[in-house]
Amino acid sequence: MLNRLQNVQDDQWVDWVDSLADNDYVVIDDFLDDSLYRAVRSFFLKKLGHDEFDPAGIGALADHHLDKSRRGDHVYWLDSSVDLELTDVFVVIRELIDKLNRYCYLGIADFESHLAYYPKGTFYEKHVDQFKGRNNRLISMIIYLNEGWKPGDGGELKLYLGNEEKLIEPLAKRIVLFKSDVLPHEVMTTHVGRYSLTGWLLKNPADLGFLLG
Ligand SMILES: O=C(O)CCC(=O)C(=O)O
Ligand SMILES: [Fe+2]
Repeated sequence: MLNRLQNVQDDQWVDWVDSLADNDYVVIDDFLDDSLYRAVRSFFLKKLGHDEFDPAGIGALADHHLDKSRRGDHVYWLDSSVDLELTDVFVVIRELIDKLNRYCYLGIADFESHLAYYPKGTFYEKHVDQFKGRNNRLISMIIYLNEGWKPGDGGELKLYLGNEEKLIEPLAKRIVLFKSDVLPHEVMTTHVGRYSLTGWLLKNPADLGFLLG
């Protein structure tokens, strides 16, 4: 198989997993190699061009509603049996899951994912990724697709780590993983269109995540 994770040594995985366990998050640069990155980005732009994104919602089940004052992104839910152009990306996500299960004993069973587009001027206010009454999400993962991002473009991910706040730049090919249940975070206002693939690694098989936001 043709992805760069194949060349990652066990020591490196142990470092990443330790960092996730100890700090509640880890940032890995160049997680996607160039060809995978190009594939995801062009798929993204095609779906956006065909108007296949919907405004994202807030909350689970009956609580699900749209609220542009809280989050302004548009999403396209991915389905590995439909979005075959992204098969190599799903393979990489499954490899990541295998490693986390092996080195972190996390017991991840499945994942759900979507593409997210934040138009210029939008944000996602501070929140945690587990909804009340639904705790299937173990780890949140975001892969950024923002070519040429530079300071001043905005759209950083802000993590609230106890008394400290950490700003993460949404750089192309970078992945951020964090514990879904403990880490409040927000997306700062973006001053350019902002592109990402967001996923949640799940304790139990995926169910209706696409309905739940
Ligand atoms: O795109 C990001 O950096 C974070 C997105 C997020 O928090 C979410 O979709 O729940
Ligand atoms: Fe989130």
